[in-house]
Amino acid sequence: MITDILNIRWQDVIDIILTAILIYQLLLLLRGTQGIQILAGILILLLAYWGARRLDFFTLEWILESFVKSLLLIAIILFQSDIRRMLSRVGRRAIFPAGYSEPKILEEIANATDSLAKQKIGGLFVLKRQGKLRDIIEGGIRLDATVSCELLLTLFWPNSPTHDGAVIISGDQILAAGCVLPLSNRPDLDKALGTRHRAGLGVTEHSDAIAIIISEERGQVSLAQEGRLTMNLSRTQLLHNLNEIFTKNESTNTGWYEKISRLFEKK
Ligand SMILES: Nc1ncnc2c1ncn2[C@@H]1O[C@H](COP(=O)(O)OP(=O)(O)OP(=O)(O)O)[C@@H](O)[C@H]1O
Repeated sequence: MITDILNIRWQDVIDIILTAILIYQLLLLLRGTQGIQILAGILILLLAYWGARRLDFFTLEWILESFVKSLLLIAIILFQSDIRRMLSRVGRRAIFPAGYSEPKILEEIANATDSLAKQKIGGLFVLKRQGKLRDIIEGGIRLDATVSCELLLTLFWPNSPTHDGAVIISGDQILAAGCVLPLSNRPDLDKALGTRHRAGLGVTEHSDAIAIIISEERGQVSLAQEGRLTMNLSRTQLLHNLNEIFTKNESTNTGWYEKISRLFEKK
C-alpha cells in the first residue's frame, strides 16, 4: 500500500485532480435540476447490482448487469441537454473568456444605462470581475443570456418581474436578474440616496465588482467601485470610465490561475 503511494507518478496526481474537478463540475451542473434525481436513481441501481452480486442473486444480477453495461449510453441519452449545456459553456469560456475587452459589450451597457436614465426608470447593473458572486446570483433569477441593450431595458421595464433588484453581468453574459445585494452601511452617504444606491455601493465594498446605478427619482447615473461612488455621469463619461476600468486592467491583471479557474467556474 505504502509502496503504491510512493510509486505514484505526476500523471496520476494530475489525473486524480482533473477527475475530481470533472465530477465536482458535473454535480454543480446537475444541482437543482432533474438530473440530480436521475443520478440518485442510477446510484441506487448500482448499489442494488453490487448487493445482488454479493448475495449471489443470479437473475437480478444478470438483469442489472445488462443495465450497468449500457450505463454510459443511457447516461448520454438522459443527460444530453445538460451535456450540451456544459460543453457549450466550457467551449465558450475557452475561446471567449469572460471579459469586457469586446468594446461592444460596454457600449450596449452604456446605451441601456443612458436610455433608462432618460426615461427615469431605476436600474442597477453589477459588472462581475474575478470575485465570485455566487450567493447573490443564486438568490436571483438565472438568465445566462447574451448582453444586449434591448434585453437590459426589458429587464428593468416597470412591472416586469425583474424590475426590482440588480442585474449581474459577466463579460458578454447576463447571468441573473432580480438579485438582492448587500447594503452599504456608510454613515456619510447623502441622505437623499436610498437603498438602490446603498446596494450598488455595498456590492463593491464586498467584491471587486463594478456597479452602475440609475436613479429613478432624478434620472442620474452613478458608478460604484471599491466602495466609492462617482455620481451624475453622462453616457460618454460612463463609457470612458468603464473603458478605463476594463479594457486597460482586465487583460493585464488576469493571471494564468484566474484564466484556468474561469474555464471551470460556475458563476
Ligand atoms: N438590497 C438590494 N439589492 C438590490 N436592489 C435593491 C436593494 N434594495 C433596494 N433595491 C432596489 O432599489 C429600489 C428602491 O430604490 P430607492 O428609491 O430606495 O433607492 P434610491 O437609491 O433612492 O434610488 P432612486 O433614485 O431610484 O429612488 C427597489 O425597488 C429595488 O429595486
